[in-house]
Amino acid sequence: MQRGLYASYRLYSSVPATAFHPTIYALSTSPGQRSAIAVVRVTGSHCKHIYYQLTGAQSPPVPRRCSLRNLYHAAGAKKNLLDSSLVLFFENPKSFTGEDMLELHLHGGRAVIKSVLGAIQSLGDQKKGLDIRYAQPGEFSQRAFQNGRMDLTQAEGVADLIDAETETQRRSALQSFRGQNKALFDGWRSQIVSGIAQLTAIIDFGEDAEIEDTQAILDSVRRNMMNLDKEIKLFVLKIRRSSILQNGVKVALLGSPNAGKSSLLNCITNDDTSIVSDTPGTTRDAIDVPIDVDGYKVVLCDTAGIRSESEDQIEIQGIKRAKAKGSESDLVILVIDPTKTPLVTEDLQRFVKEQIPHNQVIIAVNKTDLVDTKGLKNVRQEVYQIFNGDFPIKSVSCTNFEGIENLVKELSHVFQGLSGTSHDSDPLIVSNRTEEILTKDVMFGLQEFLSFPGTEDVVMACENLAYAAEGIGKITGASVGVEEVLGVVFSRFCVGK
Ligand SMILES: Nc1nc2c(ncn2[C@@H]2O[C@H](COP(=O)(O)OP(=O)(O)OP(=O)(O)O)[C@@H](O)[C@H]2O)c(=O)[nH]1
Repeated sequence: MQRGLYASYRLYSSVPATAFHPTIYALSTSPGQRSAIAVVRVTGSHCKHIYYQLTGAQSPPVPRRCSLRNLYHAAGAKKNLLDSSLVLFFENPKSFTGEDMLELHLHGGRAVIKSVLGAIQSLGDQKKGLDIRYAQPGEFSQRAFQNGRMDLTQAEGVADLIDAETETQRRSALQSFRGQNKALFDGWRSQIVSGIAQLTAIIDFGEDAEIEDTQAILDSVRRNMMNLDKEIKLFVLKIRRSSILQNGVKVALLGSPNAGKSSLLNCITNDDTSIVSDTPGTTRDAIDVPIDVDGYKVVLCDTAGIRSESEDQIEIQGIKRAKAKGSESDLVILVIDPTKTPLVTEDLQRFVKEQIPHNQVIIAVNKTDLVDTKGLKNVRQEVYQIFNGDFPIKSVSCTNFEGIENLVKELSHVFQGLSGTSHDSDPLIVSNRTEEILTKDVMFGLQEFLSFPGTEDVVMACENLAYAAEGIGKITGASVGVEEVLGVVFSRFCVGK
């Protein structure tokens, strides 16, 4: 029964494009760590040979069925038991790589992993045509691409999914991985190709066609390409806004010495990352702490307290750097101590008003546990007047955590605005490679086409559209220059993926 099933699989299986490439293997789970389970993956034409040799089985593995098998290293006549492991076989082309694949779910001890990897390595023998070697980074995904199991945007999505640190990054990577970007790019390509086809008709039948017909076709192609150009420009704009999510939103904590900047950083990160002390000037330099705030990657920077009267050279340097951090960050949280007069020094007021663009500041009135309701109201009013109501004001206490949740909500709201995302709409993260081809090839080709005025040079118009279409082909890997991009795309991967 099982053999019959196996036979039917064989009947319909095709030969993968990479059939003559070496069979590769790798530890796909984290190396160098003890774990309950470690997965070794093997892909290529010699998977079954490896299966027979390791398990001593006489019959072929049933595709897609897990079975518990003893694994042996056959040294001479003696069989050495290495592990008892779950074995899973995928037959080409229905596997991640499109080749035969074998997965060994081993016990995760280092010695077990080492012995099984060693046993697989020993099965390689080039003289007998058994080309078996350890995989290079990204080689499994590269095989998947070469066998048409995924396009380059999906492959890049796999790498992004593995690298994703926050919820928003995960959502965006999943979008690429599931082929949504590919579908969009393919749609754009068909529109351009359809434009080329119509222009080609003008070239082929030009002399027989009426001038008005020719103009009507040109106008229609032009209109379509103008709409497409707009759509791609919007897409690129969204990519640029979303890239803030990939690198992390830069947030700087600024304020007078002792206002509670380090305490606020600790409250937001929920640990004791920064040194808190009641000696003013404790933070001498800017400290970057990467954190996850409500699903957004944030690089929060604690800076030296800003005051004008310091003569300490180290502190002066720290203040300079704090100001530089404030100017280059995406958002500043200005921390104010309500028990101090003045609430905001003139130096700090000038700096915030002149050096930081308006919409990028949140004011946090800290230490609310030290003032009563009326006092806090007066402080908030004064701060409002100082900054002409330009910035949102939040009241917090780092001692009893009051208002922190509210502040985090406000931060999340600002991050949504900065990245052009919301919890309902996914961010758009694509590789630098894709963004570059979109702007340098696709948008360039469309612009050149659109700047061409009339019927004079239809051949040139076709060339420009072909340039744009080729660009999209380069992005998905469906077109020329694939070899040249393979290295760029797959070098980002880890071994075993
Ligand atoms: N009562 C009260 N004290 C606080 C609060 N936040 C911070 N403090 C105290 O204020 C003092 C200064 O806090 P830090 O967080 O070190 O202030 P900073 O702004 O980082 O100080 P510098 O590094 O010197 O610029 C410490 O003694 C904190 O315990 C608060 O909300 N309430």
